[in-house]
Amino acid sequence: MSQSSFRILVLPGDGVGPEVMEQAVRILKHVEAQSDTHFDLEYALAGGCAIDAHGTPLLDETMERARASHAVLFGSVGGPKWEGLGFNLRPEIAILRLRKELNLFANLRPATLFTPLIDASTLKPEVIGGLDLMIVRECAGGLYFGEPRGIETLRNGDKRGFNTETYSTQEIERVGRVAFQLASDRRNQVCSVEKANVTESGLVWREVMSALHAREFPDVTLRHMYADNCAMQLVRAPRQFDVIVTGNMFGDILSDLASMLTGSLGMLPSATIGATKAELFNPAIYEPIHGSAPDIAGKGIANPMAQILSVAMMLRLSLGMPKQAAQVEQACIDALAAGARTPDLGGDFCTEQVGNAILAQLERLTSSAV
Ligand SMILES: NC(=O)C1=CN([C@@H]2O[C@H](COP(=O)(O)OP(=O)(O)OC[C@H]3O[C@@H](n4cnc5c(N)ncnc54)[C@H](O)[C@@H]3O)[C@@H](O)[C@H]2O)C=CC1
Ligand SMILES: CC(C)CC(=O)C(=O)O
Ligand SMILES: [Mg+2]
Repeated sequence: MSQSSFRILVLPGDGVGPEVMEQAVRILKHVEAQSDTHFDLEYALAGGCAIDAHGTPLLDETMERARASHAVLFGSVGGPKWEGLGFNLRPEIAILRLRKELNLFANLRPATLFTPLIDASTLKPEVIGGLDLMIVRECAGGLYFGEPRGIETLRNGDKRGFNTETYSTQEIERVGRVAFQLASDRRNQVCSVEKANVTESGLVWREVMSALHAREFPDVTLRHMYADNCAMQLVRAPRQFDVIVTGNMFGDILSDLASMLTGSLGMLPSATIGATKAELFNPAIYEPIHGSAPDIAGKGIANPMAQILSVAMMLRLSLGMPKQAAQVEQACIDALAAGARTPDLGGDFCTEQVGNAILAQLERLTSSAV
């Protein structure tokens, strides 16, 4: 049997990014050692560290390397050191550009409560037990990209900052299809979230989702919800949701909120894809939903689970290794059950110790599987 080889671009980024990435790469190397697969890991700078080294958050050369990869494993970028730079010199441009130029428009953010963390959730066990929802966040358009945008100085000297939320039929349909197709393999329910009561972009979003549903996915249940109500419902009764599909900013905010239902922001991985079929969305980006966490960076206490679970999503969605993906996820659950928790989950493990615990569980699982 010939050995498969996958080219993976690793972009650890800033702050806690490199700390959690180190643990994720250990897990990836274990998977490689246990399978007939070679991972060709290439590293590059992205974000603030790239600004420091090259004067730009993402070199064109790095963009080219991303295009030539099977998948991009991304950490996180940004931090106070780079605040106040010009608009195109913000570290965050690195991830925005990667998503946009790789034509990746759907950011899948699964909020799954692992049973050992039932006490770590902000909600009561009877409300949260068994939570398994998927947020599909449109990530190539909306308020983060819409034109016109800018800052202008008014005649009286005041400043005015402005952004635009635009969504076209095509942009809504392509992310809507991802959501409906995901729901078909889950509990068959999509909740589409916008503010159609106050924004035109929300109104179009609602109309297009309804038409897409009627035309292509009549067997999936669709309901519409305003974003403010959705935030409340996520805290009141989160298990009512299967797949939530929403625009760029609402998806960003609602997924950070949903992460706390699972115990911590450090628990939520994500996959940023451009279609539902693996062969169509390579190269996709796999990244935790959290940022560079400047308040804890350098302390060695960041939770590496979201980054490691992003590796599991990469194995499943881009590399065709669902068995190994499930083993990595199970190893995380088993490590949590054995008490491996960083401070965000109420524990006293450091990042590396959590990595050790997951690796030990993975070794146990993979040796018993042969
Ligand atoms: N994809 C990316 O690269 C993202 C980058 N950012 C950037 O990150 C920087 C910091 O942004 P914040 O608003 O502070 O958001 P953040 O997500 O970095 O942190 C928010 C809070 O969660 C905690 N936290 C985050 N990840 C954690 C982990 N793995 N383990 C334990 N605790 C964790 C932090 O310590 C902090 O208290 C900013 O420059 C922001 O633009 C923010 C979100 C996504
Ligand atoms: C560009 C990022 C900083 C936006 C964000 O918060 C995210 O993608 O989760
Ligand atoms: Mg965010």
